[in-house]
Amino acid sequence: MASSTLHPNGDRRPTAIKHHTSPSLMMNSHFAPVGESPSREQYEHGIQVIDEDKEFNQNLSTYLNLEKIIPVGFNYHLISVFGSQSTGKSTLLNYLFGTEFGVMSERERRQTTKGIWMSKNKRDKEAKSMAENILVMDVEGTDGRERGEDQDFERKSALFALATSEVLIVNLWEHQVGLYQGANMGLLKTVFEVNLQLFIKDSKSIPKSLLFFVIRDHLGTTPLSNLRNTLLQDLARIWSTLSKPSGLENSRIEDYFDFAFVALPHKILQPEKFEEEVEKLSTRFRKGYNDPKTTGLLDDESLPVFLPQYHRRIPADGFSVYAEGIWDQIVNNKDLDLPTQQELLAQFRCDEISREVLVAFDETISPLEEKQTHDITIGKPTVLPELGAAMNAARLAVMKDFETNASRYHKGVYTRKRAELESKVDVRLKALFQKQLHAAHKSGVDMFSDSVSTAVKSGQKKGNNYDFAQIVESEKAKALAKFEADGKAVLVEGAPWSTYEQELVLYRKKLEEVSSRLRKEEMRRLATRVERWVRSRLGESVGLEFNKLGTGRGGSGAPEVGEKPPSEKDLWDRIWTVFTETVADAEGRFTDRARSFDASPEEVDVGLWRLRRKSWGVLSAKVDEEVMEGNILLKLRENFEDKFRYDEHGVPRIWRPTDDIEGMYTKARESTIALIPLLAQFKLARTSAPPPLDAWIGSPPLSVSPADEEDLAPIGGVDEDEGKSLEEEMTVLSDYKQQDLLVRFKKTADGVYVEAKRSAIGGMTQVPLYFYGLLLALGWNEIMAVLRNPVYFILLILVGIGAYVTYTLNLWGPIARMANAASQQALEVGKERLREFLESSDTGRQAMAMSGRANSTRGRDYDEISMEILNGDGKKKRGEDEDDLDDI
Ligand SMILES: Nc1nc2c(ncn2[C@@H]2O[C@H](COP(=O)(O)OP(=O)(O)OP(=O)(O)O)[C@@H](O)[C@H]2O)c(=O)[nH]1
Repeated sequence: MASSTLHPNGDRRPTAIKHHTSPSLMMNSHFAPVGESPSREQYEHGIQVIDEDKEFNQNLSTYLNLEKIIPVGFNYHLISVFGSQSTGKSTLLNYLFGTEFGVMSERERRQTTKGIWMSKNKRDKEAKSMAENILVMDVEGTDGRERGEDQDFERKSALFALATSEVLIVNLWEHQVGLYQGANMGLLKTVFEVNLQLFIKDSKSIPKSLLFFVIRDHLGTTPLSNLRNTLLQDLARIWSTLSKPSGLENSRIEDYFDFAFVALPHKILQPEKFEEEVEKLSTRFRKGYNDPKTTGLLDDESLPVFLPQYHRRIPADGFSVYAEGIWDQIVNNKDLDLPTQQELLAQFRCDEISREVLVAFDETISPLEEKQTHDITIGKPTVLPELGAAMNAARLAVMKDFETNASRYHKGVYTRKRAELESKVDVRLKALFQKQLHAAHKSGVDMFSDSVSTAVKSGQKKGNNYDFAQIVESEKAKALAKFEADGKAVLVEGAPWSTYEQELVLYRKKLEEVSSRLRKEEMRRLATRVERWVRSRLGESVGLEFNKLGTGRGGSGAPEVGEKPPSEKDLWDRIWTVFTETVADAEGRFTDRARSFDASPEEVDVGLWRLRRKSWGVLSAKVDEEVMEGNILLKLRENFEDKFRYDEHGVPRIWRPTDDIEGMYTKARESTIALIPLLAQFKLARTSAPPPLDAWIGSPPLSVSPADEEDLAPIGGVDEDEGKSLEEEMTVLSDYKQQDLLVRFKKTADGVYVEAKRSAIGGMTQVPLYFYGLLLALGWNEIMAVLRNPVYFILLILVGIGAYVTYTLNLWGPIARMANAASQQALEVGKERLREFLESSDTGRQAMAMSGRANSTRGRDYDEISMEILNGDGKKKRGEDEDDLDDI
């Protein structure tokens, strides 16, 4: 029985199939052993398949390749000849097939054919007929004196010939017919026995063989029919004596063999007739299968010899392996089990073919795999163009090549090996396929994100004139279309795993995630713009409300006629109203814009909640800025001055000594001082309570995420964790600051009071009239001296004219300007320096305000400068914020 062992490379190969030269595929021709260059001359007489020492020739496949047999598949025939030694076997074959087997010289009468030789039919080469692919085996003759009693080789060679050949020519002399030993009947008995055992596992699969009896030196005295009958009777007798395996007891010899008989004239005595008959016989070997059903006795000279049922179905490219395996089994006296041998051969060859076809597949696929791996390693998976086409072509080619070469082998093995190859190929293709989809996924998502960002940026450059939702939708559609195109392009025909539906679902989901992230970013940008707008609006309106503090009565900021002067007591009410109205306006704008992004109601709620909290922060900061030490002191001073230095009609007071300066001072001062506690706490006058900040902000929406909260400042009374009450949140000035402010204000007010007092006294100290009379009386002599002296008089007149001209032509101005130019220039330089300093820092403005108010004369310049700067800044900022307003 044939067995199999696991080859080191993982392949199962028949134990019988040892080191041999690979027959390889029909397209390859690398059979020649290393260092040996096969040539036709070398095989002029054919190849000795098995030598006299029973060694199998490893170059058989090389020979078959040289003779171009390897690629013919099943399109070849094998015929063997055996019979007694020196019965003209080689001579017959050489005549029939143009072979050049060694022929014994007439005189020596010794064995020439040793072992088993094989040669390809050399006739009809040009005709390219089917006969061209006939392989002929010349088997060492039996009964030879060289081997003596040792009949082992002839039995083994007969068995080998039977296992491989379609037709067995039994060569015998006419006079041997009827003799048991001479007609090789003993040998034939063995052949029949072995034939039964060859296919014992599956008796139905036993292929028929043709036993072609060639009777040599037929003299014609005994008709061929008689000789045939004698032989047939002998064969039937042998068959009946065979011990048949169970189940085959009633089998007939005709079930397994067809017979043909031909007689040839004596070659020496009737050479021409001999050649004529041989030529006639040779045509039978070159005929096609006109009637494949032909069976039984093939004596009709017109009938072909090679019938399909005789073919052993061993593909030509596997023949040498098969033959070697068979011989190995025979020579080692193992049970020869041809079906198993054929299965093993099929496994071996299928594996070999599989490896061969994978070489071309590797050449196409490996570079693609390497490229993918490299791209993934450097973190840039790319969609490989033409990958789909390459994969389809490679898969198709590998399977087709395999099918072409392996489908001739055992069907079951072929099907199994084909599936194995397919799964091997598909594992690699699937990996490529999935990595390609992964690359398409990643690059698609990146591209989507980039193109949305680019479109948004270009929209921003064009004045925020863009529709975010529309950009996202159009880019998403593009990204999906691209993914589908990439997926379709990489589909592998016939591969059940080749579908991208699942990946498309994941891709779509990822795009949704990215869209949501981009929308969130866009919402943040929107929120930032809205917050800036709120800051700008609150900066103006809250600043205005605080400025009104300085216009409590009259002054430049006095209310218009008919307008009710603003009450200082409801300052916070007005601020709260302005604040809530501004934020409500901003909320409306935010909501409208966010809806256009396709933002969910939850996302809008979160955005609004954040906006309210941030807006409160803006208001707090603005209030803090307004009540900053210098600012609030200035406001209080202005409030006080308006009350003290202007009357109820807004007309500046000219202080006279008779005025009740002290009374008015005390009244104005007390009235202003009363503002300090009012300013200290953000409290609504109508409710005498802080504004309902917690209710106004509202509780955080359920959908708020930690990321939404991380940049939010805590608010007292709203955030419980803050540990600060609403009262504390609403405290604008601490007690300490109030005290400090009070002291500073009083000092400022005192300064104003002293100035007023001095002004009142200054109005009283005029030059008395008698002083002028006294001057005239005491200077009389000097006046007269000037009038009487002509030189003095003329000088006086000239001075008078000069003074008059100067006065009438207003020449004093230019002179004075020239005088002042230098000092003005110095002042401008000083202003410029101060401007630079103030512009460079926020605290500069505070410093300006504080130092400006402390210095009454030069403070005017600083005030002007600071106002200029603030106005300049304000204009710039207002410009930006107006842009934001448009964006929103
Ligand atoms: N009488 C006769 N002699 C023949 C015939 N054919 C060949 N011979 C001669 O028989 C001798 C042996 O011929 P081979 O062809 O070498 O015989 P063989 O059977 O191949 O011999 P081995 O290979 O040694 O077994 C040669 O001298 C041939 O000339 C034939 O038809 N009749």
